[in-house]
Amino acid sequence: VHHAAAVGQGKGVLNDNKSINTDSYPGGYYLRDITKPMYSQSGGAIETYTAKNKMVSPGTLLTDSDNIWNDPAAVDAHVYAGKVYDYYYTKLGRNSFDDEGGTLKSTVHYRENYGNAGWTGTQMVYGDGDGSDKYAYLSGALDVVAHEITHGVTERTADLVYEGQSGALNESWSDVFGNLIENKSDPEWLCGEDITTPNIPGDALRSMSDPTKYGDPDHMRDYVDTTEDHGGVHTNSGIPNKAFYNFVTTSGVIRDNAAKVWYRALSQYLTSNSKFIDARNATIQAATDLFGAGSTEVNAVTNAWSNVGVG
Ligand SMILES: CCC(=O)Oc1c(C)cccc1C(=O)O
Ligand SMILES: [Zn+2]
Repeated sequence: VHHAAAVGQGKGVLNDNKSINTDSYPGGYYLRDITKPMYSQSGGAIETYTAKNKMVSPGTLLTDSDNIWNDPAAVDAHVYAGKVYDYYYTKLGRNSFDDEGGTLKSTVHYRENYGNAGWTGTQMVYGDGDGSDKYAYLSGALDVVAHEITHGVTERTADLVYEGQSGALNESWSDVFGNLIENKSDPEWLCGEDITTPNIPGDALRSMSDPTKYGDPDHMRDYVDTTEDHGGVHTNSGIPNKAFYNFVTTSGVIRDNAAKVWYRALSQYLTSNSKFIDARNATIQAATDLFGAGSTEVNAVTNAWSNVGVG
């Protein structure tokens, strides 16, 4: 079938205008981005679907007749997935979640009153929020989209078991790349701030600079032993999140180098049952590989983990 890249227009969840890479066919346009290296190498693309509030995935590939798109949740899921692809490809040399140019599929309007987002094992899904005004459409935040796609990267690399300490590492690595890819200069290093009560500033799902602001621990002594939430994976992630914050804010450490250390640790050293001490060792080894023993980065990452009581 003849495909041709086209550029559409649409508004995102925060009512912001944005250009959208689409795929034209006789009679209209698919919400499919075929402009990335993944397409020429493997036929991979970025595709965005709707579940029409059912519990189906991927659901229906979105189409439009005039390339002016009026589903903000879909617009943001699509455009933000493209930004995440570009980051992994240009900054870290990774070709999509599987490093094989695999198609990035997003499904929006997933289920009813669903205040969650997730990685299903093959694709991203985004709810519309919890029915109250606590959340906007979950795909409306770049850090959320990057968080979900990073779950896919993690699954194809360290495959950290989503339980206990390895699960908290899984969550933290997603928050870390959500922050790195969103790359805002917000002082509090918030997660999901753009979709948490969008009309009230300053609230979010989590904080990486001060996890305790949202009731999450920032030191090993406060690790939460619980059966809730797979052993507190969204809570205990505060400890490795704070370690990353410590590392990146150490003078002499730049974000792109911190990203290389965290990515190398994930893809070369962490394994499915790694614990926090293993993450400390993995990031020290990765920093040593990349910048040498005794480097600013090695000293900074060592201190970063000691500061949160790991190692
Ligand atoms: C920052 C993104 C995030 O935390 O997404 C989730 C939400 C909003 C609810 C439940 C689970 C997740 C997740 O991806 O872990
Ligand atoms: Zn997550």
